[in-house]
Amino acid sequence: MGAFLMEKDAAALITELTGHLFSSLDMETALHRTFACLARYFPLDLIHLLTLDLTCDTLRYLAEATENRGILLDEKVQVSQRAMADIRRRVDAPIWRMNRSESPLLEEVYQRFRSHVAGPEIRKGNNYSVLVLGFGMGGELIGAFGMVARGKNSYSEGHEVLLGEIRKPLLSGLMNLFRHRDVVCHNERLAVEKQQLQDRLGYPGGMVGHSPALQAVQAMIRQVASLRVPVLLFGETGTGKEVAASAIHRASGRADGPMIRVNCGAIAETLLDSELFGHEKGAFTGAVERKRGYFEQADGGTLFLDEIGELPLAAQVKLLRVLQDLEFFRVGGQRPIAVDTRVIAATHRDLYAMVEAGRFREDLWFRLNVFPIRIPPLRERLQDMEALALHFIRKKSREMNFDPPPELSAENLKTLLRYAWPGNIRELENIIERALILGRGRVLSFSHLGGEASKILGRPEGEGHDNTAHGAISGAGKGFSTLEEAMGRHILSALEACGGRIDGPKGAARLLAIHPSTLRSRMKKMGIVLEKRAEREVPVALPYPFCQDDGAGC
Ligand SMILES: Nc1ncnc2c1ncn2[C@@H]1O[C@H](COP(=O)(O)OP(=O)(O)OP(=O)(O)O)[C@@H](O)[C@H]1O
Repeated sequence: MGAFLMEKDAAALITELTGHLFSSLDMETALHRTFACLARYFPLDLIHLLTLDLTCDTLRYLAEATENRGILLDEKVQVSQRAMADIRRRVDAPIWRMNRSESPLLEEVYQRFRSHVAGPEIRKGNNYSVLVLGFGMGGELIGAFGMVARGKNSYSEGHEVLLGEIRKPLLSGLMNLFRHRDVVCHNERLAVEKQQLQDRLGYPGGMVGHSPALQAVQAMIRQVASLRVPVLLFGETGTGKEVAASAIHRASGRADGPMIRVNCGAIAETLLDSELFGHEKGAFTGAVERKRGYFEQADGGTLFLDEIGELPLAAQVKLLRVLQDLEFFRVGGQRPIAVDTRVIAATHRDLYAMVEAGRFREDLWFRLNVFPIRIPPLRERLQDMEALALHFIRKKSREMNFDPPPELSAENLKTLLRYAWPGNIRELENIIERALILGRGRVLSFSHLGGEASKILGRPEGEGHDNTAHGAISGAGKGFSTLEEAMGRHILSALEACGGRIDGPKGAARLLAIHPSTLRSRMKKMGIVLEKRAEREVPVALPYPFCQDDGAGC
């Protein structure tokens, strides 16, 4: 290439190149246009852009382009220390022209380069020439722009000089693309952090879902949030009563105050008074110090009394008094304590039936029932299924470091929609976590639910959703399962819903209304075992054919 031609070429190319490089902020689009421009001056099959992290021997392939298209890769690749040392040595000579086969470094870099547009031959074939422009900052090489062409010695000294001529405008265009990409990545990171914070704080934007049933709940929450009246949340286990209580607290003027959660079923009866109302020093043996009870701890905030139906009758009397007088005595105390505590109670039981059976005080029920909110079961708000499933897939994948999270396929969603969800949203959360573990965060399979779901809901695939639990048992005909099989499935669902817990107020035995030892012996008989995975028990190993293993495990 003669000197005159080169000068003319360089001037024309610079004008053209800057137009193309700055024509789009999308790296892939700008690179594709740049390819078209460079291809008129250089032999060219591929251009690519990569950055280097010399501290951890990593290359990041950012983007590539051929004559057909440009593509954003953003793939991290580890290379050998030897290759990195070689790269380091080249800081002073930023343009390299060579045949790929002549350099073990290039061999390694291109072998690891999974080109998406140029095809696999770029990885294997060594009959290629490359012309690379390295760029640095503060004496460190931080990246490289590479041109690749088929055949040996495709690039001449003239090409090398021409690349040197356009170096400055090329680099300023590339830096522009880098900066834009940085801003985009930064925004993405912020969005993820925001989501994580929201998850940790408990959905400040509201509860996940947009079904009419959930919207009605949210409307009631907004109506009552700012008032001090007690709220009674009722609904099946796992429907989100605690989530609703947090939403009320956050939407109230007490959001900056504490929210104290008490599981009324988990406190020993003898300790209830002291736990709720506190005690004075010396009030009883072991009361070595004065202690503030939950009512006091929640002063200026909210006291969430979960499982209120489990509160013994004696404690119910005292609770009623606090709700009426807004003051109480510590155990062993002489003076009344006044607090500004808002009470939200929750139950999965039919409290009125308990009143009729004499197990819950009617006067307390009236007091709590001033503003009841029913949290609907999941099967009554199937419109929320997709949003909830995606929410849990993202949340659990983050917790388990599955990046990117697997997709929720249309088939997955169909299976989830056909299941009856006795354990509601908690069960959905557990089942998604389990599917992620079994699929190692790559694929999701709910096939074991599929077998169950179609039988439980008793309708062929493709028919509309039956939104009642009772409708669930109606259909049958062919493939009717035995009572033993149905029991096995039911036990499994209960265990799933309770995260593998058997005992206690949140255990499967309580859910199924049987003694824990009876549940254990049934499980043993049916071959259902619990395995410890990711710090929790997961029910596995079903004895029946309904456990269809699709390769992802059962
Ligand atoms: N609308 C929602 N959006 C996101 N997650 C939810 C929602 N509702 C419930 N969850 C999740 O489902 C699980 C069960 O919710 P929660 O503990 O509030 O249910 P509950 O009705 O209080 O259950 P229980 O009666 O057993 O105490 C929790 O992990 C919660 O975060």
